[in-house]
Amino acid sequence: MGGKEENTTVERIKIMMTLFDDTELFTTGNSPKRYYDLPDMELMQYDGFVPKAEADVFYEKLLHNTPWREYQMPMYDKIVTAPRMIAWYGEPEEAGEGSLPWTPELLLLRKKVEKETGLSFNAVLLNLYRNGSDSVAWHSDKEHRIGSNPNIASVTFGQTRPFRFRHKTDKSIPQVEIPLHHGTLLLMSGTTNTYWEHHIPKSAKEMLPRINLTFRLVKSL
Ligand SMILES: O=C(O)CCC(=O)C(=O)O
Ligand SMILES: [Fe+2]
Repeated sequence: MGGKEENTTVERIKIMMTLFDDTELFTTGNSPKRYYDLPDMELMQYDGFVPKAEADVFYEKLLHNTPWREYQMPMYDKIVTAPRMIAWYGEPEEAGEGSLPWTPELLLLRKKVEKETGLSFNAVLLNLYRNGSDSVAWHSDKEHRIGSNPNIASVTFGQTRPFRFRHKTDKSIPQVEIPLHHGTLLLMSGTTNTYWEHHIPKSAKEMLPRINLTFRLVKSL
């Protein structure tokens, strides 16, 4: 490739980046925090919420020290094994008898999330996507114990995967795709989970493990 062409490519990338910044269709502001301005949605994304060096440590510890388990879920008229592994932490009175006790790392992360969001959480669901074949189907987080309009704070470590949203009733609203990176915080609040579903698609590309934590406030039954 000649120098001129290379320059052209660099220029094109620069222009694309500028365009991308200027035409952030759904977001406002230049800080690492983005607030999406979409109907029935309150969504805040904070890339680099956990700085890389710290995120690397969380990733390694969570990947290797979590008692990951498979679980069965209903799919149409069958019971199938979910295409990912999970772990559920919280106090048994609130999160149920089967919940695991908080670990120092998870408490540290919970504190950090609570400080950033000004919200309280008492349980966390960990998901492990082992490779591109793991996924989560379209759903909203409407576990009855959370109540309607739950605040859910999601933190991601490892492989970046696209997180998609679609409006449940107004199909004229385009789907939204947000890449969730190593260390990104995504806060879903207001009516987000009442009106929108979310989903992590499978990918044919080779992918490293991804860990996602969703901090939740559950109430005892
Ligand atoms: O992996 C994610 O980013 C989301 C997981 C999720 O939607 C859930 O656990 O309810
Ligand atoms: Fe979810």
